[in-house]
Amino acid sequence: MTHAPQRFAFRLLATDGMARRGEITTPHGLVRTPAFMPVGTQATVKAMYTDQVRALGADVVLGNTYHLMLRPGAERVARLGGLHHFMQWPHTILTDSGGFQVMSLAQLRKLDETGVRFQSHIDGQKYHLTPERSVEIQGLLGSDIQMQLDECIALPAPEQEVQRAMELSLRWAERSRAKFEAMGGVEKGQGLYGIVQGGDVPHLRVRSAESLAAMPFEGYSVGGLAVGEPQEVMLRMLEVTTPAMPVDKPRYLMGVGTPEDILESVARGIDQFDCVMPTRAGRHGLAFTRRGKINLKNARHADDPRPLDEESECPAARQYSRAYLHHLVKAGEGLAAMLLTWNNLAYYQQLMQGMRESIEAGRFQDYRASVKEGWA
Ligand SMILES: COC(=O)c1ccc(CCNc2nc3cc4nc(N)[nH]c(=O)c4cc3[nH]2)cc1
Repeated sequence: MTHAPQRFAFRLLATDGMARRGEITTPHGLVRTPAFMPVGTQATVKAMYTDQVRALGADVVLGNTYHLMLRPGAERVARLGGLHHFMQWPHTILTDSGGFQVMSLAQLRKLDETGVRFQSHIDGQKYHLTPERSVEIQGLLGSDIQMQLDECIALPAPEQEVQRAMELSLRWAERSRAKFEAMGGVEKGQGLYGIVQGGDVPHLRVRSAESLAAMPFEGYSVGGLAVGEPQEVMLRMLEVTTPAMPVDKPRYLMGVGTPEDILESVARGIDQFDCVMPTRAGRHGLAFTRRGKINLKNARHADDPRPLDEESECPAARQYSRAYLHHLVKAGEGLAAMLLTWNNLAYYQQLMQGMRESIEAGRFQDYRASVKEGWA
């Protein structure tokens, strides 16, 4: 009998108010929570080497079913040894299921009870993504933490629209779970997360969370947010949703967010985050620092010899002058994206490490206040 891999597990190590310090065990290692997951959509965290991403303290990166099914193809990645080997990232990988990306990227998409039909934004090829096919793709990729296929609608939306999409997502949750178990995901130690929907309608959020809690998911995502709603609406939805979610399972807020969003969401009981913000903003000349954001495109940096943050451990923040970074950005040099992405991911991981330590010490509110003071 081959040695049975350890089952997926979540341990709650400490709490401080609604803030939680935990750790997730997956087939590729430990994930320290609260965790920020750098986005690696097309099997790469753009402008970064995987060793660099790891050195910053990231335990998990995010991949996208939608992009990888179109190119290079899930079966091809499986033939080549799976996504961990393909991209040389031997730690935990979480994959999104494709629902959100199809609605924001694909052409000619038609959604019905079976799933979503669409044409590739790359070559126009036709696809039919179902809850079962999405789980199959994530299994072919070798994803450690998989997402159900769901329908995420933009806000604001009429309540009956929100209800329809939420109820469809619940039916797709059942089908995703059945496929995941049929593929032996549980025995492999992988996890499948149900995704809470319900828009900005409190009673629909609670119904979605309670219905999913009755199904045996390894974790639960809060979806349908960071889709154009004001920050206070997002935070209000967390206040009604996390209390209705299982306390002993990870909670993942999808697509969030800015450093402030993350602080405020940890304070409302969220454990996992992903966002393109630090990487995409870095490629557009924006640097996140302890003193707030700096737009290196701005001419005021042209003669500034100071580094971004002389106290940072990250060489990109400590070794290079703002004048040099401004020059690279203006010149369109590739090194600009590399250094600013490196700085931004370092800042995000330092923020997460600070939150983890402060929750362990029962000082989360002090930490939250001190971080926000720095931005002022
Ligand atoms: C520079 O920064 C940026 O360009 C930028 C762009 C988009 C977002 C928001 C991303 N928001 C978001 N991602 C999401 C991904 C999701 N996946 C599934 N399966 N279901 C969801 O319900 C869902 C909701 C999301 N909301 C944040 C930042």
